[in-house]
Amino acid sequence: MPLITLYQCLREAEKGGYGVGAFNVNNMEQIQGIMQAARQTRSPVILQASRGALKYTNLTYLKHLLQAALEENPDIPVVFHLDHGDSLETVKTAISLGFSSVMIDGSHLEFEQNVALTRSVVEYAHERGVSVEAELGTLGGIEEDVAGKVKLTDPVQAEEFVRRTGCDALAVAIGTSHGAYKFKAEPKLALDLVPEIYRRVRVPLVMHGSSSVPQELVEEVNRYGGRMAGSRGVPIESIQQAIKLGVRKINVDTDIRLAVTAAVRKVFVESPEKFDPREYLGPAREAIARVVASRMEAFGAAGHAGDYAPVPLEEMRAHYRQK
Ligand SMILES: O=C(CO)COP(=O)(O)O
Ligand SMILES: O=C[C@H](O)COP(=O)(O)O
Ligand SMILES: [Zn+2]
Ligand SMILES: [Zn+2]
Repeated sequence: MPLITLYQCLREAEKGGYGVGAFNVNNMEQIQGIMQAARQTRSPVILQASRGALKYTNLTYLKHLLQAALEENPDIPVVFHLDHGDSLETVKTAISLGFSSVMIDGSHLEFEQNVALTRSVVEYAHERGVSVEAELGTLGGIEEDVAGKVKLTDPVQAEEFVRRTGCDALAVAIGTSHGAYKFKAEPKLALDLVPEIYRRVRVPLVMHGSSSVPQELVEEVNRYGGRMAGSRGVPIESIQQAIKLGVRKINVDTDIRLAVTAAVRKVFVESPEKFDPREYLGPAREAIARVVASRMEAFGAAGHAGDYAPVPLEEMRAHYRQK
């Protein structure tokens, strides 16, 4: 199987009532670890690359590593997705590498500029059968919103945004943020916004900044010489609740970073004589597979890989042309 689009993936997830994890990739071990988890749990999966990832991998390596993931996993439906695209140029680059989905993040622009940028990307991508995720609102904690620093997604504005742009999925700001330090105290999300937004936009919703920052991984990092005091993530139960309310794509990067760092630090401290990279990157890859598999189970995607009859990009292109 098959490369599938985000459109197909999230519609299928909607039918099944589950969420699909979107995991960030930058190198071979990350891609292998995530695909291992997808195989073990029989889950559909979204592999996403940020602009930083495109730069780090110099494009050609990324393109071929992603192709290898498809070739090696014929039974797993996979989406290749651009994470936080900033311009039509970046979108074009990702599509030229074979991505089936792109995010255009105009969330930091004025509403009208966000609509215009997103609309231009939708026109370009849909003409090629490629799906588009857009974003409205800015990530950050509820407290910061009260202080006026972030802007939670406004349901009425979201309705207009989706209608005018024609995007396939919408990333919403409900109190999550990127990284390992999401909340100063107890985690607080504006989950009540989710059903209201979903009812109005009628496209699958996306939750960025959804790492759970497992305390056992943080403790392991710290035990082996790291310094990550005060890190806090989104509780798994909150994500599960969000999935029930209409969130279908859940972005996870930080948890993978933590798994890698804990595993590598452990080998360095426990076996200082080791200097073969395979002896620490191998355990890192295993640690990625573990954390990703547990997310796939928790989001309810496990066991659903076989549900998909892949719709090729040409067919998606025809679908968009009829609209
Ligand atoms: O949203 C993300 C990527 O777009 C990742 O979020 P985390 O930092 O919570 O893993
Ligand atoms: O949203 C951010 C992702 O975690 C990717 O991070 P990055 O831009 O450092 O690659
Ligand atoms: Zn953003
Ligand atoms: Zn993000």
